[in-house]
Amino acid sequence: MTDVSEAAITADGLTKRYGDVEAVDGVDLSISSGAVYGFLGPNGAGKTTTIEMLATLVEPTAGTATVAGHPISDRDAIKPHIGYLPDEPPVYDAFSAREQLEYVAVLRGLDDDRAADRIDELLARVDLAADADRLIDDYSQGMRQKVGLLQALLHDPDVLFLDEPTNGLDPRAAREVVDLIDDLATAGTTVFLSTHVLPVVEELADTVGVLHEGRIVAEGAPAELKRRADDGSERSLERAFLEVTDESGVVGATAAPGER
Ligand SMILES: Nc1ncnc2c1ncn2[C@@H]1O[C@H](COP(=O)(O)OP(=O)(O)OP(=O)(O)O)[C@@H](O)[C@H]1O
Repeated sequence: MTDVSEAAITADGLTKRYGDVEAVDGVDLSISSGAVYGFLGPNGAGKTTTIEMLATLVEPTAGTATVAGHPISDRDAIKPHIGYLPDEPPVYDAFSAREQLEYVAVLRGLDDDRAADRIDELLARVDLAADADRLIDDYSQGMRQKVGLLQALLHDPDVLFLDEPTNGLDPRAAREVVDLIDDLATAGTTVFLSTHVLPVVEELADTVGVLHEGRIVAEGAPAELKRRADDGSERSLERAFLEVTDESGVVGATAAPGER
């Protein structure tokens, strides 16, 4: 059994079926408070569905989970403790970034003055201060993504679920976001980070879980996963990922680009 008191996120046999599709198939998790958990997996592996269940947006077909010490069946108890950046950030095109964040601050019941200061600070942090009063409709995808991230962390949640946070970001913007996530983790936020960008996982994650066809097929520290795909030479996380999610089932059958 998992010790819920020390874990920010636990899951026990978490399962979601959509008709005949087993989107998530018996996932177990135990993620310590303050850890960054890198969640990897091929397209369609069930990552978003797992996050949606943990963020109390989708009900599991079977299994249980807790987030911030509360069962995911208790949405009202969990909601104040979590932030969620979905793969398509829910922002209103007719708002400016500042208005969007002020709106979320009201929904979250944040104190007006403190929220205004925090909004200014966060906008500056991701280089959006100069564009803060332009309509989101005129924003690039990367700028929208940044607003989505800021609204997910505005209330300083204990647990942050991020689905592809660097999606659409240029290298400089991606660096700002990665550094921001790193700072949040250093300050004690638990981060559940789903991404296809392996260097980001390698830089940020304490533990990596690889989901394949709804099941966790490998889990461990990034260095440990790299060692597991080992033949005695230095191997990349990409190689480990390709091996544990290899459709052929033959370990070592898939080479990283440039290795053939
Ligand atoms: N609302 C839904 N109705 C029916 N099937 C769904 C639904 N949501 C997800 N699925 C199916 O569940 C499986 C897992 O999807 P999910 O979006 O969780 O994967 P993912 O790992 O996040 O993929 P990606 O990396 O492409 O975003 C897929 O086969 C998908 O088609």
